[in-house]
Amino acid sequence: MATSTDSFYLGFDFSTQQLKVVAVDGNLSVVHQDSVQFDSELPEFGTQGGVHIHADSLTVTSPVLMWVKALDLILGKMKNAGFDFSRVKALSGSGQQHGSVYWRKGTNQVLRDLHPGKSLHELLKGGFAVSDSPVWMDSSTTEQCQYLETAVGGAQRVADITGSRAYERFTGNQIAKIYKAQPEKYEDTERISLVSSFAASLFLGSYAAIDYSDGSGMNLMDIFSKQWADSCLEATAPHLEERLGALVHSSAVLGLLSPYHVTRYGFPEDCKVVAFTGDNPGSLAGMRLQEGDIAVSLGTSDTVFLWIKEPRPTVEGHIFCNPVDRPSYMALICYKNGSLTRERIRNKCAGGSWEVFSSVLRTTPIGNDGNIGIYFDAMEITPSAVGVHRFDKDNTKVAGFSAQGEIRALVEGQFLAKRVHAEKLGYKIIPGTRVLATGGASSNKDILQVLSDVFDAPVYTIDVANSACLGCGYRALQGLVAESGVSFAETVRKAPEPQLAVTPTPGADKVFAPLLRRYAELEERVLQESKQ
Ligand SMILES: Nc1ncnc2c1ncn2[C@@H]1O[C@H](COP(=O)(O)OP(=O)(O)O)[C@@H](O)[C@H]1O
Ligand SMILES: O=C(CO)[C@@H](O)[C@H](O)COP(=O)(O)O
Repeated sequence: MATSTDSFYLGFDFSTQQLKVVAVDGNLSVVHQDSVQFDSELPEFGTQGGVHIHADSLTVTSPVLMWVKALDLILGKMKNAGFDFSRVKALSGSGQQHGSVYWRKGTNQVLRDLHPGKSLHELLKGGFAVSDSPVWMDSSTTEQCQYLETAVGGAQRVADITGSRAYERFTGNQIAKIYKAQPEKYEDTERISLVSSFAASLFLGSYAAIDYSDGSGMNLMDIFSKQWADSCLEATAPHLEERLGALVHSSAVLGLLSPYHVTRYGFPEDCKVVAFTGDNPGSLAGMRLQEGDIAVSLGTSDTVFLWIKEPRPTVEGHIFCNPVDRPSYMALICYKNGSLTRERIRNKCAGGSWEVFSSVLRTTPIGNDGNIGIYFDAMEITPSAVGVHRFDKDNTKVAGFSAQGEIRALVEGQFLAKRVHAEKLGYKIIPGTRVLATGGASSNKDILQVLSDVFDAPVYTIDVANSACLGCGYRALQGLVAESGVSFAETVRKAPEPQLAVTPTPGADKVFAPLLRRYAELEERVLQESKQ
């Protein structure tokens, strides 16, 4: 009889800058990891940070065929590394949230007939009505957002239904823009997927359903009834429901893996595909977030998210359905100026070296002598403002800081913002609060130290930097047992616990208490000035 260590479960993550995979065995130990960086390993698509920023600086897209080719590449890498696909019992995955894929009419049949002798990239070359998929960094749909809010009865009403007021990057508003600007492409579209359900379709060999959790990031789904919201569909585009398909819960088994992958890579015929979800919901699963914890993801975007039981949508932040516990929800705040802004300041002030950047954080004073910086290189999501704004200890605007002061101002400012916004949504830091950090920058202990000092709470990390992949490996296993009533918590009981990374520096709370108040006031000032 097969032992649990004989079985593997795969979790994929189609994020902004790369495609990653983690394989876990039945004891939830990581047995394989791989990745494909879009910019460096697929240079023919000419992306920077995985995306194309258009001339208006608001439109941001990624070539859909780049994601397809990345899947060919990563599966090829695993095969070359001798990964034993025959032991995979189930797979799942995640995608950057909100991005949309437009399958051309007739492509479902192409997916059903995939020839294992050819790459997916070759087979699906003609499969998309829109070749450049809008992604979460796009902020070009203000007009569509205003239309949706007016049609449905205001920003709060849209939030009451969908969990968020109308946001530019949310999929419905992106679909509305495509319908208006390129009606012939909308007409030629048979199915619209999220990045997550698009990726699931490549494994399933037919269009995969959108799950409740990632579906919550579209401004189209009623997060309480978990159905498409008619008023939002009607305000977005005609005949939309048939293009979106039915929704499923996030641990649903979608079906068997396509025979294409069985023949080409040697997966077993009974390997199951479990619904894919958003990368932040995937991270919630991978970090084994518990009620009371606060998660901070430091990827391309920065996000803060919480597990909640009683959702109260407001016009700030988002409420998504919880990916691992059907009656629960998650609250999320997203920042566009995350890792890419840290990289810009690293290049400008630390000669491009994370080591130098880190040593500055170790040697500069906590609280930065009262200097505060707000760095919105691109139009920020929370709050909706742009530009770099620096203030001295008397709240006077200044033109610049020293290179060292700039690095500390950036990192402190980013974390002050997160705590201010989380508290505004009602989150309280109490004794026992754990901050769980993930994403690329969570490998940097000096950045985590600032996080711990600003939040006045211990910061924990997990071994695998990509918690979304890991979480989807766990969710693949969970999908197999969910129908027999086994909870996610029970499924991951044996998985390693997050490890303590740093604790607050004594006295930091006293330094940051007045800075938190000042940050909130200064951010409001920046927001008011940007509206003038
Ligand atoms: N040592 C480090 N210190 C700070 N940031 C880092 C470090 N190593 C990597 N990063 C950041 O991690 C980012 C990628 O994070 P990741 O979570 O993998 O992104 P995504 O999943 O959005 O593609 C890079 O853009 C880089 O800025
Ligand atoms: O827009 C959001 C969440 O609402 C982003 O967090 C995207 O989901 C992109 O994620 P990363 O690639 O930065 O992890």
